[in-house]
Amino acid sequence: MSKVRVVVAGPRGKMGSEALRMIEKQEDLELVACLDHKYEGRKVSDFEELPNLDAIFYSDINNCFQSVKADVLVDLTTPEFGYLHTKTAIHYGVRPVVGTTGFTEEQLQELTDLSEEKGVGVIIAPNFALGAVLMMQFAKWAAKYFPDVEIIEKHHDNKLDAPSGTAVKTAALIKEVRETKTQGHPEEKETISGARGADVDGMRIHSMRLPGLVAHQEVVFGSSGENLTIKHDSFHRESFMTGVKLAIDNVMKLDILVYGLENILE
Ligand SMILES: NC(=O)C1=CN([C@@H]2O[C@H](COP(=O)(O)OP(=O)(O)OC[C@H]3O[C@@H](n4cnc5c(N)ncnc54)[C@H](OP(=O)(O)O)[C@@H]3O)[C@@H](O)[C@H]2O)C=CC1
Ligand SMILES: O=C(O)C1=N[C@H](C(=O)O)C[C@H](O)C1
Repeated sequence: MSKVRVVVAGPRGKMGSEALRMIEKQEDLELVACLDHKYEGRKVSDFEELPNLDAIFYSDINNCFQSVKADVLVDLTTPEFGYLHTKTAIHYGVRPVVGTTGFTEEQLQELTDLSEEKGVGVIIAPNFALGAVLMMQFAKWAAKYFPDVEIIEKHHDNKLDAPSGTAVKTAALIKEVRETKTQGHPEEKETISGARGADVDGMRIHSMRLPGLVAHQEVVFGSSGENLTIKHDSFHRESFMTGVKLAIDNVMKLDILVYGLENILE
């Protein structure tokens, strides 16, 4: 059985380092290189906190894909570089599995079109935790019956993007089934700007950032005399790794872009 050759972008990060530990344990995956804007030429094993693997760090993505044969790029970096890496990987025929969040709708559309044009599979998953994927699906189901809904997402304070990719995806899924509705009092006024959170099609997203948090979301539905709360918590980044592995396996069979892990879960 030939192994799937993987490049990880962002290997020293919280998610990237967890992905390296996951890849090290898989018999069918091989880490062939890392993309890091620092430490060009160093090996993964040079870093005490990373697994004992020989893959080399490249800072230039073109140099990386010209030097190393790769099947999949796992991107766990920043919105700016995640987007550039994904585009470049598609051009090289390397299938991106993207966990990086914060892409705009226009960027997602551009990557969807490029993936189709080149026939290169891509998976962009705002959340790889299976519990979070279920939470989003349950929220979509509930929104059919409870159109009044607010999303509260809570993350660690090193997060660059707000709202979280998960909250944006949840709102998009809810929007598919919910009639557009402006919530709250029709004449309500914010006396402090931002008090009611971000507005997506009349529903509100509130973003909390605090040290100690990892990744948490509550979707709260209101109706007369009752509330329904659907809640998910990731307490450790290991929670995302089943989904990363699933995405790597599945992207090898795709020739289009898939946005959201729910589309590959059986
Ligand atoms: N889809 C999912 O399930 C999940 C997605 N995420 C997303 O993944 C991304 C990473 O999150 P997290 O690991 O917490 O963040 P970290 O800040 O811990 O890691 C990001 C890493 O990327 C590195 N980096 C920055 N620019 C580049 C570049 N140009 N090339 C290569 N590496 C680069 C950073 O290096 P340096 O620090 O030196 O700048 C850092 O090591 C975020 O977008 C986050 O929202 C997070 C958790 C789950
Ligand atoms: O930055 C994070 O940590 C996370 N980002 C993703 C998001 O924006 O939804 C997934 C998860 O919530 C953790």
